[in-house]
Order: sequence, then structure tokens, then C-alpha cells
Amino acid sequence: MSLLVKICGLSTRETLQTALDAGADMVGFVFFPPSPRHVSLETGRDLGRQVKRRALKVALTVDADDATLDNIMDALSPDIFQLHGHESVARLRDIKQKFGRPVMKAVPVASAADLAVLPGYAAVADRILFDARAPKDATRPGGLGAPFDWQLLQNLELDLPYMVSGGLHADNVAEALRVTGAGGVDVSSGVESAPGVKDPELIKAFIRAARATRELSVR
Ligand SMILES: O=C(O)c1ccccc1NCC(=O)[C@H](O)[C@H](O)COP(=O)(O)O
Repeated sequence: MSLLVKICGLSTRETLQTALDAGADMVGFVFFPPSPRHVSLETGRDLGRQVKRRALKVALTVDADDATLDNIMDALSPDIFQLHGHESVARLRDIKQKFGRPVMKAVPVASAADLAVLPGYAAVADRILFDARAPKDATRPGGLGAPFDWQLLQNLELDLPYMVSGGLHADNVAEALRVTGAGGVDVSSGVESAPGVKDPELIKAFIRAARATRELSVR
């Protein structure tokens, strides 16, 4: 299986184009107003059109209600929902049934105990995204540029594809993949010059570094 690279929190045409041209497999759009990467439905619609099936469109939401998801379906028609809040297993099932899209559940990790939720989610989710657990006083549950202890995933037995995220950048993505054995990586802060401001050169460098890792490991 080839490595999946996701660039999250894209909000401009220019940086979306860079991610597509550099070969991102997934492009993520944040629909969460407190985030510096939040996109309106109108912007989501515009950026979604630009993707033209060159990558999977991922809609990131946080404990969104049905009306919000309905609006995102209409604007972006995402290929996948990334659920980054406290969504329960039952809510995942409900979203899949109502909206007919695969779901990627973000699982916040700070200690081994955080992995106890996996059997429940694994029964319903299509993919798991391991992310660093945000501090209690954080204004958002992700996209903070902080890594977690990747060793916690070292002996993971999970019958589901999973990606790793949290504080990744071009210089540590190889190590994250080596330690976690993840099938994909997701980045936001590590390809930005300031919160919410994507840097085209950092996007290209991240994708290059991630791809180089996989080439090394199949040799
Ligand atoms: O990006 C945000 O602002 C955000 C807001 C609310 C929930 C999640 C959010 N981001 C998550 C991601 O962008 C990625 O899935 C991942 O956590 C990478 O984040 P980073 O550590 O910034 O690379």
C-alpha cells in the first residue's frame, strides 16, 4: 500500500494548487469557526471545485450537528469526513448512514490509556487518525503543531488503516513513520509560516520528505 499524505487546513487557491501539484493524496478543509484555518461554506465550495478529483477532499469537523454536515455536503461534497471532536461510536454510525461518506475518527493521544477507545471506533470508522491530545485550555482540539509520543503506537494491533499527525514537519516525518508504521501522515502547522498561513515551499518539502521515506523502506 502506498503512503497517504494529507495536507490539512488549506484555505487558499494558491496553496491548494501547490498541494495538488506536489502530489497530496488528501486535502483537508477545516469547518470549525474558532480555527485560524476555518473556511466558510462559500470558500469550501470554491476550493472543492478546484480539486477536480486529483486528491480526496476531507471535511474536518468538530462535534458538528446534522444541519452543519448537510451544508458541508452541499458545498464541498467531501470524500471523507474527519471527525475531530468527541463524536461517539453511535454518532459515527449515524453520520455514515445519513451522509453516505466514509469517516476518519481522530483519536487524541497522550498516554497508552487513550488507545482503549480503539476497539469501539474500529468497528465503525473507516480510518483512524492519531493526533496529539490538546491541552485542556486549548481553543481547538487539533492543529496545534504538537507531537505525541509515537512509541505509544509501536505495538499497535489495529485492523484498520491509520494515519499519524500532530507536530509533523519535513524533518521528523520519516521518524514518525518508522516508529508508528502508519500508512499515512497528516500535517497542518508544519507546513505553515504562521497559524493558518500555508507556505508553498514547506508543503512541497513535506510531501517530498514523506515520499522519500517510503521509497527508502521498500528497498
Ligand atoms: O487545524 C485546526 O485548526 C483544527 C481545528 C480543530 C480540530 C482539528 C484541527 N486540525 C487538525 C489537523 O489539521 C490535522 O488533522 C492534524 O491534527 C495536524 O495538526 P498539526 O499538529 O498542526 O500538524
